[in-house]
Amino acid sequence: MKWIEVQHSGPLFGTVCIPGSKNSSLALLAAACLSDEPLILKGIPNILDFRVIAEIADEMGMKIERKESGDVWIDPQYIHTGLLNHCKTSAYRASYYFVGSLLAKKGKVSIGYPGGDNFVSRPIDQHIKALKQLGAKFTFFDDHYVVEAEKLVGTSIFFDMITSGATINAMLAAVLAEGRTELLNAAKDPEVVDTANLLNYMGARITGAGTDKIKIDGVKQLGGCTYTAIPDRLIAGAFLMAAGATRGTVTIEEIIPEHLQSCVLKLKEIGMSFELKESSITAYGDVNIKATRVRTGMYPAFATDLQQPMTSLLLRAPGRSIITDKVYPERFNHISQLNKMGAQIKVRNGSAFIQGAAPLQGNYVHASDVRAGTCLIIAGLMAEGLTMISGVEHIERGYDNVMNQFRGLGAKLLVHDIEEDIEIAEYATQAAVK
Ligand SMILES: CC(=O)N[C@H]1[C@@H](OP(=O)(O)OP(=O)(O)OC[C@H]2O[C@@H](n3ccc(=O)[nH]c3=O)[C@H](O)[C@@H]2O)O[C@H](CO)[C@@H](O)[C@@H]1O
Ligand SMILES: C=C(OP(=O)(O)O)C(=O)O
Repeated sequence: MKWIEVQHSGPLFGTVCIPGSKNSSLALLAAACLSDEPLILKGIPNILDFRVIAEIADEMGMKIERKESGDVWIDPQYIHTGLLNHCKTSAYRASYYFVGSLLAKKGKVSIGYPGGDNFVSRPIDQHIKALKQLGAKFTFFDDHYVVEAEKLVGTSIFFDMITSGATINAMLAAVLAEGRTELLNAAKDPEVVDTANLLNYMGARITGAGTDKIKIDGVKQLGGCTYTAIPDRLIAGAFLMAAGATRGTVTIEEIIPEHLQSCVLKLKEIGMSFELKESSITAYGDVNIKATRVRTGMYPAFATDLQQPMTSLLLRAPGRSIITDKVYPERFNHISQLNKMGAQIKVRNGSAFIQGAAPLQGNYVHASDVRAGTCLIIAGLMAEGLTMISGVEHIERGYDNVMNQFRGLGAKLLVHDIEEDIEIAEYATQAAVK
């Protein structure tokens, strides 16, 4: 079992190169199944979810190899089955993308229910609705579900709410479907656009990605290409917030600034300043931070995946801040952990009410999901004394090399493997779950 030890660190200074997007990569790797030729994906982070996908791919006959350059070479020509290991496909959230892509290719998919971060309720009804409208039939079992389609036929699908996952999944299923599919009330997330771009490079005919109306004209087959995933806007945003939380100056490089617009504008509102260039942003955090109101929403609104590091930053702001998560109203597992460190936050009806400027003291805390991890690292940098964070496996699901990146900015942060010291492990586990 691994633990992260964080010490109060003073201002972070320096530059971080932002890796490829986790959420895009998960969709791109599934999209690759649709090709009849090998392809190369660049910028795929070497995270835990990627390694699980590589195992699933291996079992279905799709070769995935990470080259020394970091590029991922994929050969989907020998996929022999859509019947996937239920346990492995339940180990992360976005395994549902294999339903869209393999249904189009193999006609039948058997797969475990989606895992990933658990925010109480993460339904997939819109995925089911969209795929059914394209011609799929679902059968549900205790630990898995089976989806079958003799033929997928294009149609108009109206999503009841904006969902990036279901928009991407429907797109994956529709690219080889007969005729035209229209996705209405579609998500506009950069990850949707990234997936559409890759599919178009492979020979698909998708227009309108990035708007709420996507048109897909089915093609007979898709081929190989070389494609680079977009940078991770969520990791990028967390580093901007870390600059503010520690009064530091941090430059994030190799990013697409437009993807961070709502984040940067909110951080400006609370007093931070920025220098924006074509592919970098410098955040200046040595300022007084003002309390504010944040409401998360689907892109281009403030991302739900950024509300956790934002909460840590707002601990610095005197007065009362309110963060309302409109996307996942119960996504507040990190709050009890921050309160163990001295934060004064109450959660009520989908909102966190933060009484800022309370002194923070290090403690044993648990990261219950990937973004809670960055939130607690940032809080640990601000707190007096030592913060010990468990749940590192959640952080590893989404971040490749994040500890080194923080260290490169001057953060005092160590990773322990506590297998080596059972006594500390037992004490720390008990302390973290209290
Ligand atoms: C792997 C991945 O890309 N994960 C991201 C993706 O998750 P995920 O794809 O699961 O999230 P969605 O965009 O689909 O969800 C958006 C909203 O729609 C709801 N909904 C979604 C699907 C559905 O069938 N029914 C339904 O009600 C969800 O409960 C949520 O309120 O987008 C989330 C919202 O930006 C991010 O927090 C996750 O990091
Ligand atoms: C919620 C997240 O991931 P997933 O959807 O993979 O659980 C996340 O990346 O913050």
